[in-house]
Amino acid sequence: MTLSIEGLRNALVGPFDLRVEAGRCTAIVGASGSGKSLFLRMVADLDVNEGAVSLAGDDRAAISAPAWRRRVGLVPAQPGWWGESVAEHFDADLRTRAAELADALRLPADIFARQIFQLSTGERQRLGLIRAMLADPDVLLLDEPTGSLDPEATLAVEALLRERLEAGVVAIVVTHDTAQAARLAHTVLRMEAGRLAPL
Ligand SMILES: Nc1ncnc2c1ncn2[C@@H]1O[C@H](COP(=O)(O)OP(=O)(O)OP(=O)(O)O)[C@@H](O)[C@H]1O
Repeated sequence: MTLSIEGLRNALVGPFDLRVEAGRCTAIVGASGSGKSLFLRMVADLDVNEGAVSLAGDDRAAISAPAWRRRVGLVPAQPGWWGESVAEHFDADLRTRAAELADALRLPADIFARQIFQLSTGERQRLGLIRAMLADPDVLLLDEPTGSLDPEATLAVEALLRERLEAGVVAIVVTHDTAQAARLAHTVLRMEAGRLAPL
């Protein structure tokens, strides 16, 4: 399974051309405001865009937006929450798996009994990642997934991502941490003024 991006652009950024094979991670570093988050949102089809994107040969244009987003999971730097409690954001059927992932990511055992407003930024970030992983997407687009985390939790997130890569997931990770990019990624690219270039 390959994620293929050709001529992806909007009025602000691009065009982008990129291929990421199954089990491979591409990291994107670059200055604040250079277009990294916009790029991920365009791949997830959450922002206006032109160009061709396909997954395992399936053209995104032939797939409904909700179906595409089930296969391509975006975890924003600040995940959104629509309810007050943590629990209501997690399907009851998947609670056991969610608890396993929470444990792997060093989250407190009672995290699912809390209210969203009680959570730290790093707890929200990890729960956002768990939400995306529970949907079992073929592609993970992670926007600064460890930006608010301590070193131990950062390594736990990286270990989980490696596990998903071994299972054949495609990953694109935006990070300001060049050491993390070197640890995780098979390819590291730099975003500069809305264009991707080799590091
Ligand atoms: N909907 C929008 N309309 C107009 N400008 C936008 C929009 N979304 C983003 N921008 C601008 O596009 C540029 C790229 O934004 P983006 O969020 O992709 O940056 P980034 O590289 O992810 O930065 P950071 O590292 O700070 O998160 C910024 O100048 C931003 O202000």
